[in-house]
Amino acid sequence: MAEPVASTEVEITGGCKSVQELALSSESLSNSYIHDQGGVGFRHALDPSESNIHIPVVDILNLTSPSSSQQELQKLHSALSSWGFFQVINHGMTTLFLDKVREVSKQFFELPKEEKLKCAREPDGIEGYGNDVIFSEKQRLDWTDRVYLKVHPQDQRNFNVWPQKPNDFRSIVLQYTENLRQLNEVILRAMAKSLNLEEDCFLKECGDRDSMFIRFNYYPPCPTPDHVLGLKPHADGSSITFVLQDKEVEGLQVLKDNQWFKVPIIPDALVINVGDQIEIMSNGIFQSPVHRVVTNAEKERLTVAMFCIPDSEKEIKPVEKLVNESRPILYRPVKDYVGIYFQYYQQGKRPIEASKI
Ligand SMILES: O=C(O)CCC(=O)C(=O)O
Ligand SMILES: [Fe+2]
Repeated sequence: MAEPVASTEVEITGGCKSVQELALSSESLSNSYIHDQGGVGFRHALDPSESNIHIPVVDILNLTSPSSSQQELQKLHSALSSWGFFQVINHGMTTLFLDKVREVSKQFFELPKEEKLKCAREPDGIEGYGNDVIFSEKQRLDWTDRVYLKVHPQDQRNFNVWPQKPNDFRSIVLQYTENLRQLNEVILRAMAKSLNLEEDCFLKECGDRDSMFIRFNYYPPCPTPDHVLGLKPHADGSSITFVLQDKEVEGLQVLKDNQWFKVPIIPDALVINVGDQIEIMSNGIFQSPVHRVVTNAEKERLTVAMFCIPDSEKEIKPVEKLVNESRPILYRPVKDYVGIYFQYYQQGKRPIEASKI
């Protein structure tokens, strides 16, 4: 999720090692990465296919076709109220294009350090190449390096911090952003319809100056995967998040009824999850799920997350039609939710708790 300005930071530029370098070094791992609850079983999660519980797959063609949309809307509604997670297929992007998105990310992380540092995050900035922002000594660090960029609105793109290499990085990211912008609109409309709201209800609630941030996550192999996490348990502060998973290496897990489930790889599908701001707007009908990323000792894993963020000037609150006697209002109105998000996250707390009545 979006990263606010921090007082102290692990800066790759400041002599600290990237996770990619730590993975290759023979030094023993700093305690900051080690979780107290680690040990055998730490990474365990149920495989939905084996447990007969499935993370729903929504077909965009069915969702938008008059003959099948009702059934697909119901599937979407049930996915969002039970899991807060689903995968979409038939979203219009080809295998070739999605492979390109994965490829430019992989090529960037394979560049020599000096080249990657050309777009290193500034000490007081949030965009660029870097690893965890440190808020406190107690904080557990995530086993990941990232490139984080604001890709929308157009006039807020800061190309100075965008990778210059590979050469097609910029054009691929811009095309991907455009595609996900359209898909975001389709999904937000469908979500509203599935709740019998005006189709553009959530789009309006997100405001005219909504934004999008992309995050390229690189998780190197980890020498002690039973003690370290790629990403700590968290829920996203977005309206919704899209994740393009690695094609071969699993790692994403979602918490449901106090049980971790693996999010299976469907190569051309996009994973979508509800973020806290839609949980608030839907008055808790749609769930912003807690999820985490586990590491493994053998293989690197690369993913691309896109966070859709409502206008920070706009007050986010439960939609009136979803508040009634049987479902009283559950959340206070909030503004600039992302502003408070990261500090809570790094302390291992859920920011949505601050907004619950
Ligand atoms: O890398 C993944 O699979 C998930 C990424 C994620 O949850 C995030 O970036 O917030
Ligand atoms: Fe996430």
